[in-house]
Amino acid sequence: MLATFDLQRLGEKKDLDELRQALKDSKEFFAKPIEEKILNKYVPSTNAGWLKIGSEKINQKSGNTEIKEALNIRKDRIDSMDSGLIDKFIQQCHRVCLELLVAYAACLQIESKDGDNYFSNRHRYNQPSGDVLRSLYYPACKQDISRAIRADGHSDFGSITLLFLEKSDPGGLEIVQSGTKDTFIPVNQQDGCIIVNTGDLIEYWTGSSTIHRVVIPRDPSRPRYSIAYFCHAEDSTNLEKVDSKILRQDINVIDRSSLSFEDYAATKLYGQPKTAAEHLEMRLKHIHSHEVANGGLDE
Ligand SMILES: O=C(O)CCC(=O)C(=O)O
Ligand SMILES: [Fe+2]
Repeated sequence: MLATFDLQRLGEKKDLDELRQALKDSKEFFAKPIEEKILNKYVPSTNAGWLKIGSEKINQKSGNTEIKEALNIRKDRIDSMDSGLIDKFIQQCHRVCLELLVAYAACLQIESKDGDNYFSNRHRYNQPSGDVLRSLYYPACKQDISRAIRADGHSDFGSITLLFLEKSDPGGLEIVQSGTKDTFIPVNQQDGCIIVNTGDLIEYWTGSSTIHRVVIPRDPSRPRYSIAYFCHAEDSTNLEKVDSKILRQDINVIDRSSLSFEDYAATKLYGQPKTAAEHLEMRLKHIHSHEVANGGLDE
């Protein structure tokens, strides 16, 4: 599933102002010299900090290089990067995710004592979870480099993702078209909208998630900035299929097992995860496995 929500209509003006400020702050961070950014270097055990180009390979099988930098900030702030504004932004994102999760459970008519709160009861703000706010910067490319991509095809690791883009976004975000296995179509991006993706945890629970990627736009000289809030279930949450009246009737569920995306390969390599925390650990190990193999990932 993928949806877009218009903050201009749903939110308050200050929400939009805060979003623009967050995008501006993020731009300033990436413009800093490497020596400064490295002070907040990515730490694998916390999944927080700054990742330079090439640190991640979201699809280990593809020969593509991902031209992107990222800064991960955790909901629980064990990363100790300081900013009051970020804390507030994270809280707002989490609140939006909870509302979406309630709507999602209601649409699925889940048969459980939790009812429409089935998902939200497993995403309590103060419980340990892998939630991360991630700023992304895709630098301009001088020319169209072969085998380069901004973000390779993938599903996100959590339950749902909120994606925020700049007004001047150069485009490039694509999703797999509903009803197909690997036909990518461009996402219509609009200023002031939140793009919502469903991730791996929703896939475990319902059998479906959004595969997406970011390609280099027609004009590769235009950089791209985005902010993603990856909402995760509480660490101990089980990954069992939900009992849903709607899903029982759904004959359109696509078998993704033949897709070459790394979650399946990773499952074979690391064993079947049983909880949200185990799933995240598996995915993170896998996207950094090329660095470990090269001896490049240090704590
Ligand atoms: O930058 C974007 O638009 C998407 C980023 C993304 O898909 C991700 O970081 O998981
Ligand atoms: Fe993503």
